[in-house]
Amino acid sequence: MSDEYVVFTDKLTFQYPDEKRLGLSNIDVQLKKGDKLLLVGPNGAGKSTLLKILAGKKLVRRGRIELFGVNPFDLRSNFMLNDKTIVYLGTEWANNEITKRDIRVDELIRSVGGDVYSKRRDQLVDLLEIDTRWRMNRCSDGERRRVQLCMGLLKPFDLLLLDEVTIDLDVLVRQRLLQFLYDETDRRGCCIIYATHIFDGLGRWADRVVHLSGGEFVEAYDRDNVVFVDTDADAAARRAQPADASVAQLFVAKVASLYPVALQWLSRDHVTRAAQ
Ligand SMILES: Nc1ncnc2c1ncn2[C@@H]1O[C@H](COP(=O)(O)OP(=O)(O)OP(=O)(O)O)[C@@H](O)[C@H]1O
Repeated sequence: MSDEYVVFTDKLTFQYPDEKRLGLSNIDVQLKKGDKLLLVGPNGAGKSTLLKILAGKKLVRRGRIELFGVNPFDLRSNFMLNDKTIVYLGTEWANNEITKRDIRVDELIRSVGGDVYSKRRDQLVDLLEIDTRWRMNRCSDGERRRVQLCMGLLKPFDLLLLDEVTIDLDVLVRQRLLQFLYDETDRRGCCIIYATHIFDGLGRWADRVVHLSGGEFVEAYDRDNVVFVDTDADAAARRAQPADASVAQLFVAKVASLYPVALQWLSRDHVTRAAQ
């Protein structure tokens, strides 16, 4: 066992029952304290499958898996994980019917320990711009998601498995959430694995970005090896140059995106709303 790693998998392989094809094949993940891993891949690549396995929702029999140095599926030793907070926020969690009931937001947050983590609750309510007087059955999708995120992130996590649950958030709230998560890993040494299809604001967020396809890791780059250049042509030219570094680099063109504009407009809206 190696407690040097928060997450360690070696040739992790998974097959859904009655499926011929492997859901995941030979997956190697090594995450140390404070690391953030970004999973990139098409629909059906296996991102959710991997996150659910790490969350203990699916049993793996092939390959090695350790969380905080312990095999989570070994009943003799998994009590050692009791003092670790592993949080999985995915689709099933987001579809929880309780958050659609006619209940006030402050009551709901209190029911999951809001008063115990009052400082963190206030920080999350603030950054997610939640009005605690809202009633859940009258919330918009994005407002409901903000309350859910507040509830899900209330207890300080050691490992967060985030399966695209930011889709309903506006760009400003999403950017603040990403910053909050970045600061958390920086300050507390906790880890995050994030699977998403939205890459705005993530250019320098993750320590490592992995391309997952057909249940396999196709390629992976550390943040320092992702190089942003001005245009697609520049990126192609850099790729064509003989590699002088011992490690492979990934050249990415800066994209024409309205993201900075939307961020600016929504920041202005935020100031206007706060003044009302
Ligand atoms: N319960 C299941 N039984 C059988 N096959 C499944 C099951 N759940 C998922 N799969 C299959 O496993 C593969 C990976 O699915 P997974 O949900 O992990 O993909 P994903 O990368 O998260 O995709 P998306 O971007 O669409 O969320 C898919 O081919 C999917 O059909």
